[in-house]
Amino acid sequence: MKKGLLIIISGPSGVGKGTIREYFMKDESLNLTYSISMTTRAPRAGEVNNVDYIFTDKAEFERQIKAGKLLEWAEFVGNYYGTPLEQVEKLRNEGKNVVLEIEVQGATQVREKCPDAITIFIIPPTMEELEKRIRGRKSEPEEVIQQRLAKAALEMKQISDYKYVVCNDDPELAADVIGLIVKRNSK
Ligand SMILES: Nc1ncnc2c1ncn2[C@@H]1O[C@H](COP(=O)(O)OP(=O)(O)OP(=O)(O)O)[C@@H](O)[C@H]1O
Ligand SMILES: Nc1nc2c(ncn2[C@@H]2O[C@H](COP(=O)(O)O)[C@@H](O)[C@H]2O)c(=O)[nH]1
Repeated sequence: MKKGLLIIISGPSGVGKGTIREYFMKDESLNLTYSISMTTRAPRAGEVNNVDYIFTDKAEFERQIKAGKLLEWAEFVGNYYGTPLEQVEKLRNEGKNVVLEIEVQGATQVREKCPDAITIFIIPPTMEELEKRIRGRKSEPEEVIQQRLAKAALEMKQISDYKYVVCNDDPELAADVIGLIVKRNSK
């Protein structure tokens, strides 16, 4: 069986990666599966353990790092985020195309370990619109919003590390473009 693709969706916090994902994951012809990340961040209202994230504590996360169980990991605005390696390998070996939705430090690590990964960077129409989206989500206090915005400006500088850049103005259109990228790379 042909091994599934590894698809990295990255871009600044609040750009709409999760929103776009909800659209393109519905297209069964793309044969996609989402890699659930592990994080030490507290769940937001409505987030479910083992669905949105595997929520854990710092000690357990550090054990996972030490045991080599993460494909990549990063510290982002005071919390750890990482991709469990075993699940990604298992799914790819079953022929599924695996989607990672991760920030830029993690994407760099995956690119080094898996040079054939498909890398897609999502950008906002403007930085003002990005700020509007982060604020509109109402999920973080002002201090964290400021940290995420500062981080976003740095993350945008890494745009040229990615093979594909997709602007999220209309999320359905952005999802269609990602679907096309997956189809082209599945041939
Ligand atoms: N094209 C769009 N136009 C307007 N609002 C959008 C668009 N895409 C997403 N949003 C809104 O922006 C906010 C952030 O979106 P979302 O949570 O999907 O971003 P994200 O990139 O996954 O964030 P994070 O990386 O922090 O998890 C949400 O409130 C979402 O509804
Ligand atoms: N390097 C990784 N980054 C990840 C992972 N899972 C999510 N993320 C990214 O972290 C930021 C913040 O996420 P939030 O849910 O707190 O808003 C965002 O850019 C995510 O895409 C991961 O496994 N590794």
